[in-house]
Amino acid sequence: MVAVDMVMLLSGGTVATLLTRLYYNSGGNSKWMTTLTQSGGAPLLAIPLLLTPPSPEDRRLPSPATKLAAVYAGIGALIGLDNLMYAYALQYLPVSTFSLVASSQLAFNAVTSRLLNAQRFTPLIANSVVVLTFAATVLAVGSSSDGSSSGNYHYNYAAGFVLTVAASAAFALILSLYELTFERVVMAQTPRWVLRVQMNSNLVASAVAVAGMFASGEWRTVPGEMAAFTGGTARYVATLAGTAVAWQAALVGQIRLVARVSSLFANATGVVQLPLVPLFAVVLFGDRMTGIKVVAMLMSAWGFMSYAYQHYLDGRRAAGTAQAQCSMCAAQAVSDTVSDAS
Ligand SMILES: Nc1nc2[nH]cnc2c(=O)[nH]1
Repeated sequence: MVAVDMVMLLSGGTVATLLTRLYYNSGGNSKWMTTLTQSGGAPLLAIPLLLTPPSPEDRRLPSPATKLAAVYAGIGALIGLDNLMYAYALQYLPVSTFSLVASSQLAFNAVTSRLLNAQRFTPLIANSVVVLTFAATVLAVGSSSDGSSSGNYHYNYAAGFVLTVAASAAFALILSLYELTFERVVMAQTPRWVLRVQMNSNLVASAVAVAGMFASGEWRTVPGEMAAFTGGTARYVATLAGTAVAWQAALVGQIRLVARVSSLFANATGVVQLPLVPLFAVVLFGDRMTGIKVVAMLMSAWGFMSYAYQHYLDGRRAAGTAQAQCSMCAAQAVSDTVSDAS
């Protein structure tokens, strides 16, 4: 199941980022629209929620409704802010530089999961954080001159850098807060609770995006943008709808990984996506393939396998402990039966 979540996160996130780039490349320019696509697919989560049979843990309300509502509102507002910064960052920086700076979210997550989630650091996990960060760095340094995403766009490096760092810190905090929510507020990690928490927090984030679109007056530019979009209105709608669906698929995978494993693991999987995006851009947008990109991908696979191996070791240790406890219980039960009978 963890493998399924990882595939959803990597494929959904890659498709969403490529579609966002297609939106900007085809004449799209609305930052609030890009912000909205990151959370706007949330109502679709009602479908898997209705189709997933409830377990006993799903029927109880683990905390007062007001506390749950406050958690959704807090995390949702933070997601809305992160999505806006992410939207600006994706437009202000070339993909390669963006990848470099965005990989810092794993380092931020190392801090937030230590402070908020009591994450244990082993040599394999430390190796994974360092290698994954380097993989994105290599990619960024190596492909900064390949013109991957330039077009005729004027980058805004200073603002792009600050916004990417801020978004990376915010995203690390969001994942750690999700983990804390499952442990302390919801006190369950069932598929339905994961969907509920994701849907409600993303609905709040969508409200932030819609409010921003109206407050900024950007909504007035949408009809013109739609008419001028390369390929016309139908392609405009399909691009944005596809982006919204892909983001939610990625987030289902990512938040399930937070619930099942940890926020740091979910973030490490997400960071593997950074070198994947340029690879697909080679096929889809005709970007150049370079040796550096291959090295970055191999490093990213290595960093990730290091983390996955630690996860495997932890799983084996947990199974061993459970088995030892079972044998002790069984021995105790036999001895109780014998002493009762005598
Ligand atoms: N900052 C940030 N925001 C996101 N929203 C969805 N994925 C991400 C991510 O990896 N980083």
